[in-house]
Amino acid sequence: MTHDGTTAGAGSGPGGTPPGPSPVQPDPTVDPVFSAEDSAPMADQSVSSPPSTPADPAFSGQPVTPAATPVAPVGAVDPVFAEPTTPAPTAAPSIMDDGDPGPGEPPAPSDVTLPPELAGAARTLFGDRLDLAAGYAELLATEGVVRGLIGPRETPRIWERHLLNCAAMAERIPEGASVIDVGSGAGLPGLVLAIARPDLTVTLVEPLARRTAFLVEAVEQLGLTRAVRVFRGRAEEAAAGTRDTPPLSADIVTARAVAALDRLAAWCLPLAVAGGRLVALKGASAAEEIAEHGAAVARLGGGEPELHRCGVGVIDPPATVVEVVRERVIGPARKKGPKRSRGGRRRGGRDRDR
Ligand SMILES: C[S@@+](CC[C@H](N)C(=O)[O-])C[C@H]1O[C@@H](n2cnc3c(N)ncnc32)[C@H](O)[C@@H]1O
Repeated sequence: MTHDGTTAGAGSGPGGTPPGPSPVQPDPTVDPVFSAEDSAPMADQSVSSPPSTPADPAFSGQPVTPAATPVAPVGAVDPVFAEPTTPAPTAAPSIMDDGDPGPGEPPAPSDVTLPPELAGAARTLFGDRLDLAAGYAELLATEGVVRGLIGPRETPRIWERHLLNCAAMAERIPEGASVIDVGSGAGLPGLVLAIARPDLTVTLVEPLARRTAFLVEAVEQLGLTRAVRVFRGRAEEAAAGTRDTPPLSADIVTARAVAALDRLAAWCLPLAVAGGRLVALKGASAAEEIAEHGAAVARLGGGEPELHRCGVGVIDPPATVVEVVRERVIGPARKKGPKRSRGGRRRGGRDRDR
């Protein structure tokens, strides 16, 4: 397996509208999926509780071979990476500290049926995991809406704008790769990739408590606890490691609708193993982003950003992905100070004149 870290970031930057195969053009001023909460301060970014297991080979910073070291169950084993399962937001004020709008309504019947015209694409992309994808779509359309993670108007197009274009990214990810999905939100694209590709081990990195609570429950309900875990915190914290967890890294780092390419590279490249790749799902502005941020990406140790179309002949339009290889490992920037001689004296200073 090659070690490449791909970050898939779709959308036009922070809070941008995720791109998708829908012929319906998104409103450029609104992010219909993640609205009010995205502008909330990230008061809950820290890792929530200490680990119950001291060492976790799946998170040692080394590439993971899924068959040999299945990822531990989320929530049950390592609370550092997953919040305790909470049945409903109303019962757990501790997960509502990120601007939760208030008690949710009970899940209503959803309008998330796979449209017949997309059935072929869905079968191609999800194969025999199509039922699992349908289960996730249902969760998004019910609990996701109730908890304010998904706009209600988004439910009829969950398949075309979200599940299918995220699943299309899978073709850029090598067999058996470890994946870190930065800024997963409600699980896009990380959870979709884990559904479409049972060979992957996926870590969902998300700082907001209400979202990680949803992610943990979704992972449990979908039976993905061996392949997926949730890290509550920012990408920078995941890369640096916390008091309780070693630095995380993976072959591929994905992202969608998280940030513009320069900031995305700063957050995501440190999470990729050397030679790994950031795979970011991007929108129509992908080429301009590459032109604008290519130099910044290089300064961060990234190679030349490459643009790829995914799902050609399967979804229309295909998904646009920007990839950056982590070519060089760049350390933290050092502060410039006055030059000193080996003896610790300032060059050209008073001592020299004596
Ligand atoms: C617009 S949402 C996109 C969510 C999801 N990727 C999608 O496409 O639907 C951006 C997400 O990135 C998360 N985020 C912002 N800054 C982050 C950082 N430094 N590290 C990790 N996640 C971050 C936010 O909490 C939010 O959930």
